[in-house]
Amino acid sequence: MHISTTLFDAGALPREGGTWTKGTAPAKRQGVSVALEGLTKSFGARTVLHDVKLELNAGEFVAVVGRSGCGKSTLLRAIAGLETAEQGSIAIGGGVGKIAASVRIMFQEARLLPWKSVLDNVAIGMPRSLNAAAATLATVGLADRADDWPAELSGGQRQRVALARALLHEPELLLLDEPLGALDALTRIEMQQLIESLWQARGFTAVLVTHDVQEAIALADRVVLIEDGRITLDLKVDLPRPRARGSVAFASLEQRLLGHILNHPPAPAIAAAA
Ligand SMILES: Nc1ncnc2c1ncn2[C@@H]1O[C@H](COP(=O)(O)OP(=O)(O)OP(=O)(O)O)[C@@H](O)[C@H]1O
Repeated sequence: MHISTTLFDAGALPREGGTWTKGTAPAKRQGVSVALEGLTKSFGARTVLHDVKLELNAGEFVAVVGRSGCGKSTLLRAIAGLETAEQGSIAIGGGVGKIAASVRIMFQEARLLPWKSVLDNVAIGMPRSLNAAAATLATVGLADRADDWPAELSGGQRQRVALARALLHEPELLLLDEPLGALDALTRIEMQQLIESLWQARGFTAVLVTHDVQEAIALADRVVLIEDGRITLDLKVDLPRPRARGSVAFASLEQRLLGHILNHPPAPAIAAAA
């Protein structure tokens, strides 16, 4: 299988060289298209992704939902190049086999280095970009916490730092693996609004894995449902932004999606594994 991407794993040095630009004011840039074709991934005898085909348009926000253990994170990790699929192809920002895009991934845990200041955590991998790191920290609302240690921050603030660290690399594709899952309800909604506004301002393509159907509808242009390693629904969210969570249209879409998930019980093998 082929992956055409340059990956920056959150909290780590770039694995394959970089494509960022220096400066304090990132120019708005388009996201990249992503095309998965025939993606199949197994762990031992267990196949967790079956012949997955998925196309994302440049700048699109796609949410991936589904029951625990259905393969959401594996799909995201495969796009990031953190898992190798035995069959299929992943093309990011151009032809298969070509390094063409900057990709960042955010996890449920912020994965900050406790012995580095907040600012130095944002600037990991880009130590000569402290001015840009400070400016990015300001865009996530933490300008006054630059000199603090990660341990002095709340969980939501740590995720803001992780977001700033990802944004400093001006990603064209941002992969979000349940990054708000550990936050309280109010902080979670504030973070959703922050992610949405940054996505609108910067234009990157976003893929969000989430258990939260409401979060998916609040943020995504499309919601993709995975069941037993297969995409079984690809639902366009045709609601104006910002999404009005209390509206009839929002609630009816939420009910429709939940109904779809609940009416499709997991296969016994997956149920046992989850
Ligand atoms: N490294 C691994 N080794 C073996 N099996 C794995 C590995 N990673 C994932 N799996 C299995 O693959 C299946 C899909 O896991 P995955 O983490 O993608 O599910 P998920 O939909 O993200 O679940 P959750 O919502 O609970 O995070 C599960 O059965 C899991 O046990």
